[in-house]
Amino acid sequence: MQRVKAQPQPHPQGLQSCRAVFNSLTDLELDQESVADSSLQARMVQWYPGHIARAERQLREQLKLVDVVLEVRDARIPLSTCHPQIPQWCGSKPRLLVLNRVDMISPADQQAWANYFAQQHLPVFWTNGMDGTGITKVVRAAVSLSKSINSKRSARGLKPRAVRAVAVGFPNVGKSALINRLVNKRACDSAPKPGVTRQLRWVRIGGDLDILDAPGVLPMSFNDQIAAQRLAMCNDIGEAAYVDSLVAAALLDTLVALPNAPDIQEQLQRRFGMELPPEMTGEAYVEALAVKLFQSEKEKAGQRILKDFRSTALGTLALELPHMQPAHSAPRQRQ
Ligand SMILES: Nc1nc2c(ncn2[C@@H]2O[C@H](COP(=O)(O)OP(=O)(O)OP(=O)(O)O)[C@@H](O)[C@H]2O)c(=O)[nH]1
Repeated sequence: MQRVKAQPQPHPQGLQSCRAVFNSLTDLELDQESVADSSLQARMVQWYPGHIARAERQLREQLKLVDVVLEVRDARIPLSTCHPQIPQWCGSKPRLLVLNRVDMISPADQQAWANYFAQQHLPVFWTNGMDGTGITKVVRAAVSLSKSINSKRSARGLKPRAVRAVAVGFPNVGKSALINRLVNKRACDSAPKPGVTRQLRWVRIGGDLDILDAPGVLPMSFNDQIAAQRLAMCNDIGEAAYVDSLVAAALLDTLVALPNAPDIQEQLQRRFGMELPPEMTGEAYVEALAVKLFQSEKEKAGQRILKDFRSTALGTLALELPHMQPAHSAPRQRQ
């Protein structure tokens, strides 16, 4: 199958423009000509299971009851995991931006994003849902943001109550894991695949804070296939939505074009005994790897590449950096 290169697209430059990542629902009709093209269809990443639609409706109801929103994103792809409707759902409620999976990116990537968000005057909380790093700071900020609630309540003669927060974000970004670390037990279902949390669930964190764990939310359709593919690369979207070998091929093309992955060839050589030379596409690499190690089974080769990336065996890497050209549109050096 011939490779259909993603067209260069304007890269979202920040939080305000993150709406550009996913268009509004009215813009989401798939182009009929594109749909008729079966090879392109195979590459389209779309996923909107019924439980997410239900959860989104319930979440919007529950949002009326919360004092503060913890917007959790994947630190490897902070722009692609920016849900365009969250600001609208939250209205004027305070919102804290939590970049989880900080252990999966390099300190240099983290610094680049920290500088970027500082320039935007946006406070960011870096967390690791596996070991709990950074979570206490989020709780302190949430509780202090909501202090005024209890002063207003006491002025009205009401008893103080716990602050109510909600963790919202794309599937598999680590919302439940963060809550479990806070309570030091498995209060919420958490597993390494998207769509595990199916029900909204309140969890009490000490006496000061209640957090609502919500199922991951997604735009109903992805108009920006570069963002959608990055979600697939990072396992932030159901695997039924994509073909592993194609996403792995796109991942390889992305990795070799990244400015923050200078030793990627070394890593590929170490893991698979093969570099990805400039004249070779990611797709050709997956095919060659399949022949070399997987009895020509391309899907198995793709799954191995994705697994290695997702477990950081290929290095700790952000796939998005501030002001970076879209990875797929960046022309690769050719000999
Ligand atoms: N390496 C790493 N893994 C993490 C981190 N946070 C969560 N995980 C793992 O990622 C997987 C997904 O985490 P969940 O907490 O289930 O994600 P979720 O956002 O609640 O997912 P949904 O149920 O789909 O909404 C789990 O296997 C976690 O152990 C992190 O900071 N670093």
